[in-house]
Amino acid sequence: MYKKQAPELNFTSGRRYVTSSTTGMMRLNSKHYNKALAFTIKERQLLGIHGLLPPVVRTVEEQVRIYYAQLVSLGQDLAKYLFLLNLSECNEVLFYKLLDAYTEKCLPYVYTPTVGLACQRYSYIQEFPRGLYITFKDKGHVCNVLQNWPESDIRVIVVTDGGRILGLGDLGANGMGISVGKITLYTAFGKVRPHQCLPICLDVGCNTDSVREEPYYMGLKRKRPPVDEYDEFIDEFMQAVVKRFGQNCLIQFEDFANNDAFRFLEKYRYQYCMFNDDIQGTAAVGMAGIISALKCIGTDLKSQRILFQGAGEAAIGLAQLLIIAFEKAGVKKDEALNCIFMRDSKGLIVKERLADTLSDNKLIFAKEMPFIFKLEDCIREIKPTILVGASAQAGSFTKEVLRLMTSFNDVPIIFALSNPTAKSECTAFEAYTNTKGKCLFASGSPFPPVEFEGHTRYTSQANNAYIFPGIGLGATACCIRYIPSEIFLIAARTLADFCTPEDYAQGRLYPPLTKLSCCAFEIAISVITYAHINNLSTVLPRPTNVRTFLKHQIYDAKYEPVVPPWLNPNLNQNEKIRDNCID
Ligand SMILES: NC(=O)C1=CN([C@@H]2O[C@H](COP(=O)(O)OP(=O)(O)OC[C@H]3O[C@@H](n4cnc5c(N)ncnc54)[C@H](OP(=O)(O)O)[C@@H]3O)[C@@H](O)[C@H]2O)C=CC1
Ligand SMILES: CC(=O)C(=O)O
Ligand SMILES: [Mg+2]
Repeated sequence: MYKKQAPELNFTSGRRYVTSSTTGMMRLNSKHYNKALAFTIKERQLLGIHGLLPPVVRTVEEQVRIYYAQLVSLGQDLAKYLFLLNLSECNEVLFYKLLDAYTEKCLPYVYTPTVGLACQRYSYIQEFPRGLYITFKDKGHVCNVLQNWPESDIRVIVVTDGGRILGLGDLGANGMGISVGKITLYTAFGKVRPHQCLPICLDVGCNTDSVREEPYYMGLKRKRPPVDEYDEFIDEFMQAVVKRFGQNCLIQFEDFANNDAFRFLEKYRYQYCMFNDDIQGTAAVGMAGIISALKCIGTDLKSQRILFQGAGEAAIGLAQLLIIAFEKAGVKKDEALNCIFMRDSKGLIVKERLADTLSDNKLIFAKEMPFIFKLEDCIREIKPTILVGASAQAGSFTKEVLRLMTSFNDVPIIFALSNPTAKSECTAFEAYTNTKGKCLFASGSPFPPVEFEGHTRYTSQANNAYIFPGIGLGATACCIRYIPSEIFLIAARTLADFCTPEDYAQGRLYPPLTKLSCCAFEIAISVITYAHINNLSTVLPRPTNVRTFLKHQIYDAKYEPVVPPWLNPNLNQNEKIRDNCID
């Protein structure tokens, strides 16, 4: 007999298991419980689904291999994205097992660069409830919308308002794709349990006319509200999250437009358990790359001059973290500031430009020197040792730029952080060929290895995906009160420590993507340890062994056996009798 109520969720030591009151059809149709061909014959009989599946019983490993073969047989990137999205909707365990087994192959389809394309088409993609849309029309009732989310034990929220999706600009409600992508990584690598993660899109309108006026656009067909009204809405959202999910629920701000991103970070950073991934997560991954590069060359931070192409969230975030790192290395703030140069869309940031009304974030980096517009001229004048691109201006690291960097550096350090691939300041091939293979290069989106003069150079992906899953896991595990900037420096060092001499020899500045989960785990350990030392953890009593404590909290993607009701110790006697009759 087919019972109509939703499957029961039970927790033993934090683990979700299947109760007998979940009928066979419901299990087949539920992404949490579906095992598809991995249901044993006994389980199929017990659940009343025997005959609904072909007789073969597969192991999860076989399923993973088969799904991977299907994935690679698909032609287009977007088809691969949809295939994986569909799998995540049908069979969660298999989806995460596949990601685990083929991380490097799958990541470009669930994340950058394909997630950018998916966001651009999201109005055609969104079918299942895969996250929560809270619109500006819900102002005054945000808490009610949050109540509609069927899970109550939410530990991590990734929220975007679609204001600046990767380097693709304002995509409005289509930005949901980025929250979904980041949340996927939280479970895949941070091992935060899937039902504890919630992607949110705050749809307050869209200022890109072509997106908003598109006939099938799924969001509100209005422009973004004035700042004061928007701020009231975000205040209400933050308070509603705490009311619904508690003050330890981590809120990751993702891909907000520049001014909003900085304003909300300043406003909430010590008030809520939150961080901004584009400012702080990117800072940490950039910092880790710089630490690695300096180790490779055998030099130190004090002797570097860093030039940023772009002075937005990513660039300013990294520049601010660099100041902290310089200070820790014994360099005074004023001297540290002299080592960091920024160039935005109007040229080099110099004091002369004060009439431009430079934002406070830019102002502190403004130099007492003549204004220079062209990037090439900035490089000639400044002679940077490190060049960081975070401008979403594809091709701005021209042949000339790269050759100039090589003309006065034995080993130029070049980071092209912009996403997706089509926005990268240069490709890996361009970086290596135009620096005679001398540069240390990392990019925000993946590039294939480059053959240069008989050597294979593996490009590292300098992406905040190395950082945020670990920060989130650590912060939620110890119920941190707030997340100070120093944590991002610690995360950067932890990540850099993962690199081996073999990685460096291959030109990698980060560990291979296959180590993303290990990196997240170790970053989480550093976060928890820091939180304990600095009295920011609210988990009491303090765990005596942080590793064991954390291991018990993480998600293990595996099929749970179906327990017959009469053997299920977690059901009371009446439930056992009732379930026994019904099943
Ligand atoms: N690898 C990673 O992990 C991450 C990568 N990114 C990527 O970095 C890029 C920028 O993101 P974000 O910093 O958040 O965006 P912002 O909009 O905050 O900043 C963009 C910056 O680029 C500057 N800019 C635009 N055109 C030029 C130009 N021609 N020359 C020099 N500077 C220019 C802008 O100048 P102005 O201030 O004058 O407008 C602005 O300072 C995106 O592509 C994003 O995907 C972001 C986060 C993480
Ligand atoms: C990676 C990322 O967060 C971005 O490009 O915005
Ligand atoms: Mg981002």
